[in-house]
Amino acid sequence: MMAFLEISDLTKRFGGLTAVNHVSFSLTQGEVVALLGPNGSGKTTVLNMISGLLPVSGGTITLEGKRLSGLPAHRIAHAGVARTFQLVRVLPSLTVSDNILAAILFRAGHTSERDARIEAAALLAEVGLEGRGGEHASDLTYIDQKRMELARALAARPKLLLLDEWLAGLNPSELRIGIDLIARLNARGITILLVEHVMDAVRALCPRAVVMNAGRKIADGATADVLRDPEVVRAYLGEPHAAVA
Ligand SMILES: Nc1ncnc2c1ncn2[C@@H]1O[C@H](COP(=O)(O)OP(=O)(O)OP(=O)(O)O)[C@@H](O)[C@H]1O
Repeated sequence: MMAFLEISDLTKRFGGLTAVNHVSFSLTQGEVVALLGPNGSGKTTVLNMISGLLPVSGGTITLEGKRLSGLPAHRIAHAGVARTFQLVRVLPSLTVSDNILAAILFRAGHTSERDARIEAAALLAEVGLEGRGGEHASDLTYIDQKRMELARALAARPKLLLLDEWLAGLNPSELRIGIDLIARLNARGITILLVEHVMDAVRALCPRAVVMNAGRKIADGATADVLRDPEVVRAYLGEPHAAVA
Protein backbone atom coordinates (compact mmCIF):
# COMPACT_ATOMS: atom_id res chain seq x y z
CA MET A 1 0.00 0.00 0.00
CA MET A 2 1.25 3.47 -0.85
CA ALA A 3 2.16 5.50 2.23
CA PHE A 4 -0.03 8.51 2.93
CA LEU A 5 2.90 10.69 3.97
CA GLU A 6 6.32 9.51 2.88
CA ILE A 7 9.40 11.23 4.25
CA SER A 8 12.48 9.95 2.57
CA ASP A 9 16.09 10.78 3.37
CA LEU A 10 15.02 14.21 4.60
CA THR A 11 17.93 16.53 5.37
CA LYS A 12 18.21 20.15 6.49
CA ARG A 13 21.43 22.08 6.85
CA PHE A 14 21.73 25.50 8.41
CA GLY A 15 25.24 26.55 7.41
CA GLY A 16 27.51 24.01 9.09
CA LEU A 17 24.75 22.54 11.27
CA THR A 18 22.83 19.52 10.01
CA ALA A 19 19.56 19.95 11.92
CA VAL A 20 17.83 17.03 10.17
CA ASN A 21 20.07 14.24 8.96
CA HIS A 22 18.76 11.68 6.43
CA VAL A 23 15.47 11.05 8.25
CA SER A 24 12.93 8.65 6.73
CA PHE A 25 9.55 7.57 8.02
CA SER A 26 6.04 7.29 6.69
CA LEU A 27 2.50 7.66 7.96
CA THR A 28 -0.51 5.68 6.83
CA GLN A 29 -3.80 7.45 6.40
CA GLY A 30 -5.66 7.93 9.68
CA GLU A 31 -2.64 7.47 11.95
CA VAL A 32 -1.78 9.76 14.83
CA VAL A 33 1.95 9.64 15.39
CA ALA A 34 4.18 11.44 17.90
CA LEU A 35 7.49 12.95 16.83
CA LEU A 36 9.63 13.00 19.98
CA GLY A 37 13.14 14.00 20.95
CA PRO A 38 15.13 16.36 23.15
CA ASN A 39 15.21 20.12 22.57
CA GLY A 40 17.06 20.96 19.40
CA SER A 41 16.84 17.47 17.91
CA GLY A 42 15.20 18.72 14.71
CA LYS A 43 11.49 18.01 15.24
CA THR A 44 10.17 21.49 14.44
CA THR A 45 12.51 21.65 11.46
CA VAL A 46 10.88 18.46 10.12
CA LEU A 47 7.43 20.08 10.50
CA ASN A 48 8.75 23.25 8.85
CA MET A 49 9.89 21.27 5.83
CA ILE A 50 6.65 19.27 5.56
CA SER A 51 4.62 22.49 5.63
CA GLY A 52 6.99 24.27 3.25
CA LEU A 53 8.06 26.97 5.68
CA LEU A 54 11.63 25.87 5.01
CA PRO A 55 13.00 24.31 1.83
CA VAL A 56 14.58 20.88 2.18
CA SER A 57 18.35 20.53 1.76
CA GLY A 58 17.93 16.95 0.61
CA GLY A 59 15.41 14.13 0.39
CA THR A 60 11.75 14.13 -0.56
CA ILE A 61 8.33 14.48 1.04
CA THR A 62 5.24 13.10 -0.68
CA LEU A 63 1.57 13.16 0.31
CA GLU A 64 -0.59 10.52 -1.35
CA GLY A 65 2.14 10.06 -3.92
CA LYS A 66 2.28 13.77 -4.78
CA ARG A 67 5.57 15.50 -4.17
CA LEU A 68 5.36 18.31 -1.60
CA SER A 69 9.07 19.09 -1.26
CA GLY A 70 9.97 21.91 -3.61
CA LEU A 71 6.47 23.41 -3.54
CA PRO A 72 5.82 26.79 -1.89
CA ALA A 73 3.97 26.76 1.44
CA HIS A 74 0.63 27.90 -0.01
CA ARG A 75 0.60 25.04 -2.54
CA ILE A 76 1.37 22.58 0.27
CA ALA A 77 -1.51 24.05 2.30
CA HIS A 78 -3.83 23.66 -0.65
CA ALA A 79 -2.65 20.06 -1.03
CA GLY A 80 -4.12 19.38 2.43
CA VAL A 81 -1.44 20.09 5.02
CA ALA A 82 -2.20 22.39 7.98
CA ARG A 83 -0.24 23.13 11.12
CA THR A 84 -0.17 24.91 14.41
CA PHE A 85 2.90 26.65 15.82
CA GLN A 86 4.86 26.21 19.02
CA LEU A 87 4.12 29.83 19.90
CA VAL A 88 0.46 30.46 19.15
CA ARG A 89 0.06 32.59 16.03
CA VAL A 90 -3.21 34.47 15.77
CA LEU A 91 -4.23 37.84 14.36
CA PRO A 92 -4.74 39.58 17.73
CA SER A 93 -6.45 42.74 16.48
CA LEU A 94 -9.21 40.77 14.74
CA THR A 95 -12.22 39.07 16.24
CA VAL A 96 -12.18 35.33 16.70
CA SER A 97 -14.61 34.97 13.83
CA ASP A 98 -12.52 37.11 11.46
CA ASN A 99 -9.45 35.04 12.29
CA ILE A 100 -11.31 31.97 11.06
CA LEU A 101 -12.83 33.76 8.06
CA ALA A 102 -9.34 34.76 6.91
CA ALA A 103 -8.32 31.10 6.92
CA ILE A 104 -11.51 30.00 5.13
CA LEU A 105 -11.02 32.61 2.41
CA PHE A 106 -7.39 31.54 2.01
CA ARG A 107 -8.60 28.02 1.28
CA ALA A 108 -11.73 28.69 -0.69
CA GLY A 109 -10.93 31.93 -2.52
CA HIS A 110 -14.23 33.50 -3.46
CA THR A 111 -17.09 32.29 -1.36
CA SER A 112 -20.16 34.09 -0.13
CA GLU A 113 -19.71 35.84 3.18
CA ARG A 114 -22.79 34.08 4.49
CA ASP A 115 -21.40 30.62 3.69
CA ALA A 116 -18.03 31.54 5.16
CA ARG A 117 -19.66 32.77 8.37
CA ILE A 118 -21.70 29.57 8.70
CA GLU A 119 -18.55 27.54 8.22
CA ALA A 120 -16.62 29.68 10.73
CA ALA A 121 -19.35 29.17 13.34
CA ALA A 122 -19.23 25.41 12.78
CA LEU A 123 -15.45 25.36 13.15
CA LEU A 124 -15.64 27.35 16.38
CA ALA A 125 -18.22 24.92 17.74
CA GLU A 126 -15.97 22.04 16.79
CA VAL A 127 -13.10 23.35 18.91
CA GLY A 128 -15.28 24.41 21.84
CA LEU A 129 -15.60 28.12 21.07
CA GLU A 130 -19.28 28.09 20.18
CA GLY A 131 -20.79 31.58 20.16
CA ARG A 132 -17.44 33.27 20.90
CA GLY A 133 -16.84 34.63 17.38
CA GLY A 134 -17.45 38.25 18.34
CA GLU A 135 -14.70 38.37 20.96
CA HIS A 136 -11.32 39.90 20.24
CA ALA A 137 -8.64 37.29 19.70
CA SER A 138 -6.34 39.19 22.06
CA ASP A 139 -8.89 38.82 24.89
CA LEU A 140 -8.92 35.01 24.74
CA THR A 141 -7.32 32.92 27.45
CA TYR A 142 -4.33 30.79 26.48
CA ILE A 143 -6.30 27.59 25.90
CA ASP A 144 -8.94 29.48 23.94
CA GLN A 145 -6.24 30.98 21.73
CA LYS A 146 -5.03 27.44 21.16
CA ARG A 147 -8.55 26.35 20.27
CA MET A 148 -8.79 29.23 17.83
CA GLU A 149 -5.48 28.36 16.24
CA LEU A 150 -6.76 24.82 15.78
CA ALA A 151 -9.96 26.12 14.17
CA ARG A 152 -7.80 28.16 11.79
CA ALA A 153 -5.86 25.06 10.85
CA LEU A 154 -9.10 23.10 10.37
CA ALA A 155 -10.44 25.82 8.09
CA ALA A 156 -7.94 24.51 5.54
CA ARG A 157 -9.83 21.16 5.62
CA PRO A 158 -6.55 19.36 6.11
CA LYS A 159 -5.87 15.73 5.36
CA LEU A 160 -2.70 16.00 7.43
CA LEU A 161 -2.49 18.11 10.57
CA LEU A 162 0.89 18.99 12.10
CA LEU A 163 0.69 20.00 15.76
CA ASP A 164 3.78 21.61 17.27
CA GLU A 165 3.52 21.29 21.06
CA TRP A 166 -0.15 22.20 20.87
CA LEU A 167 -0.74 20.79 24.36
CA ALA A 168 2.17 22.58 26.02
CA GLY A 169 1.29 24.90 28.88
CA LEU A 170 -2.18 23.51 29.57
CA ASN A 171 -3.24 22.65 33.11
CA PRO A 172 -4.39 19.06 33.82
CA SER A 173 -8.09 19.65 33.14
CA GLU A 174 -7.34 21.65 29.97
CA LEU A 175 -4.98 18.88 28.93
CA ARG A 176 -7.80 16.33 29.15
CA ILE A 177 -9.98 18.59 26.96
CA GLY A 178 -7.12 19.07 24.48
CA ILE A 179 -6.43 15.35 24.24
CA ASP A 180 -10.12 14.62 23.61
CA LEU A 181 -10.24 17.30 20.94
CA ILE A 182 -7.25 15.88 19.07
CA ALA A 183 -8.68 12.35 19.37
CA ARG A 184 -11.96 13.56 17.88
CA LEU A 185 -10.24 15.17 14.91
CA ASN A 186 -8.34 11.96 14.30
CA ALA A 187 -11.58 9.93 14.56
CA ARG A 188 -12.96 12.20 11.84
CA GLY A 189 -10.23 10.91 9.57
CA ILE A 190 -7.51 13.56 9.84
CA THR A 191 -4.02 12.07 9.94
CA ILE A 192 -1.96 13.76 12.65
CA LEU A 193 1.76 14.15 13.29
CA LEU A 194 2.41 15.80 16.63
CA VAL A 195 5.53 17.09 18.29
CA GLU A 196 4.91 16.86 22.01
CA HIS A 197 6.79 16.74 25.28
CA VAL A 198 3.77 15.88 27.43
CA MET A 199 4.26 12.12 27.73
CA ASP A 200 0.83 11.37 29.22
CA ALA A 201 -0.72 12.93 26.14
CA VAL A 202 1.59 11.01 23.83
CA ARG A 203 0.67 7.73 25.53
CA ALA A 204 -3.04 8.56 25.41
CA LEU A 205 -3.15 9.69 21.80
CA CYS A 206 -0.39 8.06 19.81
CA PRO A 207 -0.09 4.31 19.25
CA ARG A 208 3.16 5.01 17.42
CA ALA A 209 6.12 7.31 18.01
CA VAL A 210 9.16 8.36 16.02
CA VAL A 211 12.12 9.65 18.05
CA MET A 212 14.88 11.98 16.91
CA ASN A 213 18.16 12.86 18.51
CA ALA A 214 20.69 15.35 17.11
CA GLY A 215 18.96 15.39 13.73
CA ARG A 216 18.76 11.63 13.29
CA LYS A 217 15.91 9.20 13.73
CA ILE A 218 16.78 6.85 16.58
CA ALA A 219 13.51 4.95 17.05
CA ASP A 220 10.20 4.30 15.31
CA GLY A 221 7.58 1.90 16.62
CA ALA A 222 4.84 1.23 19.13
CA THR A 223 4.92 4.07 21.67
CA ALA A 224 5.18 1.79 24.70
CA ASP A 225 8.17 -0.03 23.16
CA VAL A 226 9.85 3.15 21.97
CA LEU A 227 9.61 4.74 25.42
CA ARG A 228 11.39 1.70 26.89
CA ASP A 229 14.11 1.68 24.25
CA PRO A 230 17.43 2.21 26.09
CA GLU A 231 18.72 4.63 23.45
CA VAL A 232 15.55 6.72 23.75
CA VAL A 233 15.71 6.68 27.53
CA ARG A 234 19.35 7.78 27.41
CA ALA A 235 18.88 10.49 24.77
CA TYR A 236 15.52 11.87 25.78
CA LEU A 237 13.61 10.51 28.72
CA GLY A 238 16.53 11.11 31.05
CA GLU A 239 15.99 14.83 30.48
CA PRO A 240 14.05 16.66 33.17
CA HIS A 241 11.44 18.15 30.78
CA ALA A 242 10.37 14.66 29.67
CA ALA A 243 9.40 13.77 33.20
CA VAL A 244 6.84 16.58 33.33
CA ALA A 245 3.23 15.31 33.32
N1 LIG B 1 16.00 28.84 10.92
C1 LIG B 1 17.06 28.32 11.54
N2 LIG B 1 18.31 28.79 11.33
C2 LIG B 1 19.37 28.23 11.93
N3 LIG B 1 19.32 27.20 12.79
C3 LIG B 1 18.10 26.69 13.05
C4 LIG B 1 16.90 27.22 12.45
N4 LIG B 1 15.84 26.49 12.90
C5 LIG B 1 16.33 25.57 13.75
N5 LIG B 1 17.68 25.69 13.83
C6 LIG B 1 18.57 24.81 14.62
O1 LIG B 1 18.31 23.49 14.22
C7 LIG B 1 18.35 22.60 15.35
C8 LIG B 1 17.04 21.86 15.47
O2 LIG B 1 16.04 22.77 15.90
P1 LIG B 1 14.51 22.38 16.02
O3 LIG B 1 13.78 23.63 16.42
O4 LIG B 1 14.06 21.69 14.80
O5 LIG B 1 14.52 21.37 17.24
P2 LIG B 1 13.33 20.76 18.06
O6 LIG B 1 13.61 19.31 18.18
O7 LIG B 1 12.04 21.17 17.45
O8 LIG B 1 13.50 21.43 19.49
P3 LIG B 1 12.40 21.93 20.57
O9 LIG B 1 11.90 20.71 21.27
O10 LIG B 1 13.22 22.82 21.45
O11 LIG B 1 11.35 22.67 19.82
C9 LIG B 1 18.69 23.46 16.55
O12 LIG B 1 20.08 23.40 16.76
C10 LIG B 1 18.28 24.86 16.11
O13 LIG B 1 19.03 25.85 16.76
